[in-house]
Amino acid sequence: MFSIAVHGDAEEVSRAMSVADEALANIRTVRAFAMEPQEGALFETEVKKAERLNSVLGCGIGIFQGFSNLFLNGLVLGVVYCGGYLMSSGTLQAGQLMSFLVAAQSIQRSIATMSILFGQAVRGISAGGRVFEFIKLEPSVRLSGGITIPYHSLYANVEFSNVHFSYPSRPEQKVLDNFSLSLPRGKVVAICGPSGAGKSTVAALLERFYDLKEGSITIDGHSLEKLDPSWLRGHTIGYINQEPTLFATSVMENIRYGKAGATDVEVMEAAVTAGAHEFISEFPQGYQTVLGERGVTVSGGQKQRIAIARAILKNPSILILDEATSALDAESERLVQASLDRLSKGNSFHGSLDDHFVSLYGLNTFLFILVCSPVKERTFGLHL
Ligand SMILES: Nc1ncnc2c1ncn2[C@@H]1O[C@H](COP(=O)(O)OP(=O)(O)OP(=O)(O)O)[C@@H](O)[C@H]1O
Repeated sequence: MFSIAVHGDAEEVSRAMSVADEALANIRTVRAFAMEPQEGALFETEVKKAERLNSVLGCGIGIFQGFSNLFLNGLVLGVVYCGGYLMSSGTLQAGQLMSFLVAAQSIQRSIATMSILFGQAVRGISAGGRVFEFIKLEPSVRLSGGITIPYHSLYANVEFSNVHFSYPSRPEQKVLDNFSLSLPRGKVVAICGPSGAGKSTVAALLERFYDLKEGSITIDGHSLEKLDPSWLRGHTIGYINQEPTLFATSVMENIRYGKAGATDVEVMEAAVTAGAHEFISEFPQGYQTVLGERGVTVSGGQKQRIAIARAILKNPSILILDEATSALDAESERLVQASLDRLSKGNSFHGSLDDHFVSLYGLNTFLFILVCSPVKERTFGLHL
């Protein structure tokens, strides 16, 4: 009963907090749809559930402490009563009774402290239960460990073979069904298709955010599962997703996220290449401007340019742009298109390894994967 209340309470509190967190993170959408009362009501419902469970928990602790206090005080009272009776019959001296009383009170105080400690422990477990649940969680895909391909021998040939994939949270929906695809080195590959077709899923699988149950993905013949994920994500693959995430720190640090230890000059060079330098310089604090939580203080297009600058700084061997230019204006997109045109003309690479570098943004990128909608497919004129 206690255990149910403790776990239920922790879950309800976390549910109420996630409702509040979601509403605050999407405050503009809430405002735009005048949903403040509904969000408030939803939060209140969740808080009430947590309050009810908290009351059960509080009552449980109260009853336990009440009974234990009753028992302990009864113990002292029993000593006084029995001692008084024995004194009246002359069997016990007053001094002896006092000794008994002092000993009984010491026991009473010790056990009372344990009872208070028990109450505090229950409250602590309730508050920290969720934290411990997350601490105990083992990632299904380990974060590091495995083989790495030395840079000089990395060819970046990617192969998807007979991949079947469903998201763990929705196992009944087959997102990829016997999917095979060869992404040869030195190519600009556009993965285009209707919304929900599974384009971003292909990118997520290449980043090894999920493991496969059927089929295989290889880079230069090495199964993704044998490769070191930290090498893969940290050095080899650059991924800019549809909604790039920025952190509530300075623009400088947000771009430097692509390469820890990059100098300010390197960061600025990357920003210039990504077409972000101009608007960053117009901010009153320039590169030291602190972006709000999740980058709320910059526009969608500015966010994307900062994310592109971050990827440029990382200089990955395989670069995936998952509709990463969707929020750019026509002029900026034209510049990206020009780079892609250059690439698509010269994407058959021969000769020494050095000649194989794809020169988009001046990167040493071997393979460039562009995830796009059918509209963009026409714009870029690129096909699988
Ligand atoms: N984390 C997830 N858990 C469960 N299902 C998901 C998850 N992410 C995506 N899906 C589902 O997988 C399918 C493919 O999604 P995906 O994001 O790969 O599509 P997409 O082709 O990139 O679409 P879009 O062009 O709209 O971004 C969709 O039906 C989607 O609902």
